Amino acid sequence: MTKNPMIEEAKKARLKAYTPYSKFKVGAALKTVDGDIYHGCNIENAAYSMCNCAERTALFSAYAQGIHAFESLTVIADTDRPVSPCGACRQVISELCEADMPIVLANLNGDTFLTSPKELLPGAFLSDDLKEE
Ligand SMILES: O=c1ccn([C@H]2C[C@H](O)[C@@H](CO)O2)c(=O)[nH]1
Ligand SMILES: [Zn+2]
Repeated sequence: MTKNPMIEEAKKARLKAYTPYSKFKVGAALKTVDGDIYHGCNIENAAYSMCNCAERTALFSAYAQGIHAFESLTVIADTDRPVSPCGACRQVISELCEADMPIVLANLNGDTFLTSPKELLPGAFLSDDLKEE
């Protein structure tokens, strides 16, 4: 079977994870509208609450290069079901990606699940909610 190139990119990103504490490696591959790919991996810290997930690393890496328009996000980990992004990432994804953008969740067994920001966090708190009357 032919390999999905974005899943292969997410696997490569996963190998860069810095996870001395959890030993749980996650990779993300974020495709821009221009076809470029930004890798993200989880980066942990001895101060555990400072750990950054793969999904946010990918989005923040792209933002740090001034890139704001994305086509898809693919996330992979060694999980039984396709990896499930945490609540913090769902919030950040909802703000930085179009509501309908394809998000592919995957695991190393070859299982995948296609979703989107609006499905991952229905009713997300967004910038419009901050507007005064
Ligand atoms: O979707 C997920 C879920 C978890 N993690 C990371 C955070 C932490 O480093 C480790 C264990 O929760 O996995 C991610 O990067 N993405
Ligand atoms: Zn997360």
